Amino acid sequence: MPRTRIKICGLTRPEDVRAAVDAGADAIGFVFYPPSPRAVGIEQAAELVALLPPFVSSVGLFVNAAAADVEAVLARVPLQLLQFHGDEAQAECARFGRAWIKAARMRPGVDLVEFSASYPGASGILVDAFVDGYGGGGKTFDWSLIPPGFGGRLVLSGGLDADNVGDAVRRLRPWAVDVSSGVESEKGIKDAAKIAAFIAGVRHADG
Ligand SMILES: O=C(O)c1ccccc1NCC(=O)[C@H](O)[C@H](O)COP(=O)(O)O
Repeated sequence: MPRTRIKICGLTRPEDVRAAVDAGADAIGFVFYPPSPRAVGIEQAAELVALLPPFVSSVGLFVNAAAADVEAVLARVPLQLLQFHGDEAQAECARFGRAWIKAARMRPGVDLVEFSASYPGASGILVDAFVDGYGGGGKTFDWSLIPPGFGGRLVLSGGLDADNVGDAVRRLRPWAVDVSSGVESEKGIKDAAKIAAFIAGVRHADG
């Protein structure tokens, strides 16, 4: 059983990047969605990504962004993975020639198998709670909406924290987990102790 990968999302400060890397995060997410309180600018993101050591992935998060805006980020920020968190179709996600994951905003009636089949080029499907503002809401969703034996590379997200992530990993055995609010002291400001506790919870559940 491979260990559960861990993405910490919505980082805005060098000290938070260092804390997440030191705690053992596998991926660091940067939000390029201006309405988010966690949004970063291009130069800011370039400086933060430059802090990442080998084998810690940089993830850029977009919500219904114009292709030119994504290209402008890619021209300056070395992103290893793109995360599309809006209503983007497969072709809009695949056009940049980078690995990408697609977010599914979960609520009753969402057929995850059907959703996943419409994104055949995705490296993974990130399942998140359906919240206003697309994401980063700090809310869990009904995990039973995830079909048993879902074959895609599942990234579990939405309201995770050190208290519930162990149960989530043991119950769903996702490829990865993703967290933002659950490791913050305030939106966009991460808490090193909460990051460490979250990662410890994942490690304990992995056994
Ligand atoms: O983080 C944001 O502010 C955000 C804004 C708009 C779209 C997506 C956003 N975040 C995407 C993520 O991958 C978050 O980590 C995910 O939604 C989980 O957030 P949380 O429930 O706060 O852990």
